[in-house]
Amino acid sequence: MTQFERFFDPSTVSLKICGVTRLADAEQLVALGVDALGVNFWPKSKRYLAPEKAAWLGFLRGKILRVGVFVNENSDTALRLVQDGLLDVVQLHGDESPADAKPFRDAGVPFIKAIGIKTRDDLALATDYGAAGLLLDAHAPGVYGGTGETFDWDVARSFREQNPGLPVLLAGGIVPENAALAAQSVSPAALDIASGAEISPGIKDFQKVTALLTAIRF
Ligand SMILES: O=C(O)c1ccccc1N[C@@H]1O[C@H](COP(=O)(O)O)[C@@H](O)[C@H]1O
Repeated sequence: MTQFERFFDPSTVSLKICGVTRLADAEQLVALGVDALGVNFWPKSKRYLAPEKAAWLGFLRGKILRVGVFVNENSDTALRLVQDGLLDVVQLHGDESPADAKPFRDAGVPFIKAIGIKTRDDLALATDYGAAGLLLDAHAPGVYGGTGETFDWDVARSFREQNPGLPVLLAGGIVPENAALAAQSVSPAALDIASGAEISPGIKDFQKVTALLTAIRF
């Protein structure tokens, strides 16, 4: 199984640590055995990294799945970072429609679509994207993600059960203390964590990362 297939495999829970801003932190995540890292290219994020400062992602090729987070961004930047060998997967974490994802489908670039959940109705278009995985997060108007807020995990569990062919990633307010419950309640392909694994925005906390790994590998 490739690194990519393992990450999206629904039979085990993988870990993605999001909002990484420094190579040294990324290397530590690799050493700990984290499956994927996210780098946030949304300029308003507290964890923003400018694309021109992301060349270090090239050193991590093959060592960890590298995911770029974008919010309502023109597809050109994301596609260029993939073509330059700096990203493996694109994460669309804004109000993108299935049509907005067409450039990624056409280019054969794997992408995750994030959906902020208020009610089950927010999932009406979820299967129209052609995404490699669906990331379910708390609804966060204006800030889109990284809030540390949870949502009703029953919605995620029932969506996963009804869509066995579509890997579900769970995000929103996951911390070491609730990670095992999140993994057991939803059985997602992966947990995705930003604020629950950091000392301050963009600076990762490796004690928390270790505790998260222990919690999901029960
Ligand atoms: O982390 C951010 O700042 C962010 C900003 C805009 C969109 C997505 C963002 N991060 C994603 O948010 C979720 C959950 O974060 P948290 O664990 O609740 O803090 C996660 O999917 C990140 O990839």
